Amino acid sequence: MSNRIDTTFAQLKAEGKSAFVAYVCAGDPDLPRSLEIVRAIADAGADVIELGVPFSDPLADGVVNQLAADRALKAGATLPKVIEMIREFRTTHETPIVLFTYLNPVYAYGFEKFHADAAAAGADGILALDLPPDEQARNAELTSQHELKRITLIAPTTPSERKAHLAAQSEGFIYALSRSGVTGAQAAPSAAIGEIVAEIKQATDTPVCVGFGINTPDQVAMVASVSDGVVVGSAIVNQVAENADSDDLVAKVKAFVTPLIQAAK
Ligand SMILES: O=P(O)(O)OC[C@@H](O)[C@@H](O)c1c[nH]c2ccccc12
Repeated sequence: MSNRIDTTFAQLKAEGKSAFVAYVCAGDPDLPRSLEIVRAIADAGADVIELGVPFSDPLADGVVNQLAADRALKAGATLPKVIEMIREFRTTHETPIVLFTYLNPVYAYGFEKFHADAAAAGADGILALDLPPDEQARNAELTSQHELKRITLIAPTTPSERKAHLAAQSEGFIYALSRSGVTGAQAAPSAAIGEIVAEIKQATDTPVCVGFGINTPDQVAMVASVSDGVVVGSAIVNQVAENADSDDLVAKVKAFVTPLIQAAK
């Protein structure tokens, strides 16, 4: 069976378009509305959904994503419920899902069971954010056994040799960070992004998406012009935060992402 991530990127490539990858925290502001938000973002035309598993100590996340994880945890989100949310999403949508997670909730759930259940529910890829090197082989075994793509994160501070090694082993797409630091909008994307992408592309044919600090349609268009896809997280999550008490939450998030998605095309 072909993987939804590969199919999506092949199609975009044939059309000469870049992907729009939307990050949201699963269960924010609560599980039912989070599912509706993900469906609305998919309906707006997002190519890939990055679904974050909320965790109490999200060390790579800036304040916007930290607060989202807090809201989700307070509203009762757990990894089993996030997996259930994916299963429900799959009854209506085919948009690829990458499950983004810190390892702690995965260990608590069971490493092997996590891969099996995530795949069975309809996840297409996994990004395990803090996977230590000695667990990588086991993770790779499990992802290939369950036909999940292992998404690779490459930072600008990753040494060139290691970049090439990671790129050569990558699956689905590579997530290139536009800068070091944590998620969120501290600074506009730098002009060096084109060079970062070009360097990675020397080592692989796997599509390269760029994220961190991309917030506006202009920034999306700029990054899309030098990459295969653009990831936006905090800007969308911030809309969830600002409208969490509104009856129009889902519509507001959809209206916010629509021009961002169009800018990637
Ligand atoms: O929030 P930003 O700056 O738009 O960047 C995307 C980011 O939020 C999302 O991809 C993400 C959420 N948590 C992460 C942890 C590490 C790397 C990336 C992420």
